[in-house]
Amino acid sequence: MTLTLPAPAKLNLFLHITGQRPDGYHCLQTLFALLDHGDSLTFSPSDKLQMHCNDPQLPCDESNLILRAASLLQDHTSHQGGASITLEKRLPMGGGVGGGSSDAATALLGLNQLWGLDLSLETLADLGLKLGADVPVFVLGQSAWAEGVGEQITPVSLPDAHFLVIHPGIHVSTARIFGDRELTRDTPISKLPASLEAVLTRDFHNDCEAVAKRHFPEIGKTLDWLRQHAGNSRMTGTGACCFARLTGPQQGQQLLQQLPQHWTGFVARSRNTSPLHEALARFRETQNSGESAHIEK
Ligand SMILES: C[C@](O)(CO)[C@H](O)COP(=O)(O)OP(=O)(O)OC[C@H]1O[C@@H](n2ccc(N)nc2=O)[C@H](O)[C@@H]1O
Ligand SMILES: Nc1ncnc2c1ncn2[C@@H]1O[C@H](COP(=O)(O)OP(=O)(O)OP(=O)(O)O)[C@@H](O)[C@H]1O
Repeated sequence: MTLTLPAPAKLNLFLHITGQRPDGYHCLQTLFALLDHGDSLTFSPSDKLQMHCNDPQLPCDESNLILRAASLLQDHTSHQGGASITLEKRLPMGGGVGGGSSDAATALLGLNQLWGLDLSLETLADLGLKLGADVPVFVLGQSAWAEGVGEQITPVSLPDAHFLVIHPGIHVSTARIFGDRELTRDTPISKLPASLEAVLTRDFHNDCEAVAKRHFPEIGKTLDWLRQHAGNSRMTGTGACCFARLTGPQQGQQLLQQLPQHWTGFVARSRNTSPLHEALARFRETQNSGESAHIEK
């Protein structure tokens, strides 16, 4: 039996740094939009725990967040069985779209299903937080407003929107941006914005943008290009990806054709409910009705 599940990308529609804790972690406010574009993971039973990936740049050893998620689950439950996991990598790494965190969340939910563990989403989110600040939002599976160091999550309902996301071919280390002395850490606490239009105005911004642009001038060029071609632009997470809201998917496809060399991009739609949760719900429905749409025996 095999189970294939998506690992969607996220955008930080804005990212305010409001302080820093004594342990060095940053207090932030951010609005996460989950997208309908991402990686996918295929799970099948195996005696051993092992993974494969279509991207030779990504190590498939115990440093991979997928295998770290699997080990955490085994330790938490004393589950003895293994699994064979195949990752179809589409999201740029170190891109600020949360690819590694989303892969880890999909591994937690997929193995919970494959191994029949029946752990709650809250338990899986707590386990996920040990792997990274962005993992819980992917586990909980809803676009959300997040505070604290990213772990205080309130689901939100965002209007349907399309975005062009551009990766300028740079790998940004999150720790390097958060560790920069010039990072602005005193943005006043905001209330949840009233509308998506309000989020994309000057009142909301990404505090990491100025530092990331200084380290990587190509990010500034990407923001300028998007501003010229789509009218607004912002960086997601600690970069390197930048995005703009589109009038519709056709505008995005036209802009993708004009992208400068060495840049890649994708067009995606925001989703209030994660495609991961939708796929799992469909899988469970087919299981209950005895069909095998997502299970290949
Ligand atoms: C920038 C965001 O992507 C916004 O969603 C996240 O806050 C980062 O989430 P992430 O990639 O899962 O990051 P983690 O793997 O937890 O942390 C990487 C490093 O970023 C720094 N870090 C991260 C989150 C946070 N609130 N404050 C921090 O200072 C820490 O130095 C940490 O060692
Ligand atoms: N399955 C995985 N996919 C991607 N990166 C992984 C994975 N496992 C471990 N990593 C490591 O994590 C690093 C950051 O990956 P990721 O693509 O999640 O960055 P990001 O998009 O900037 O994340 P965020 O937005 O959460 O800061 C990679 O450079 C890689 O070394």
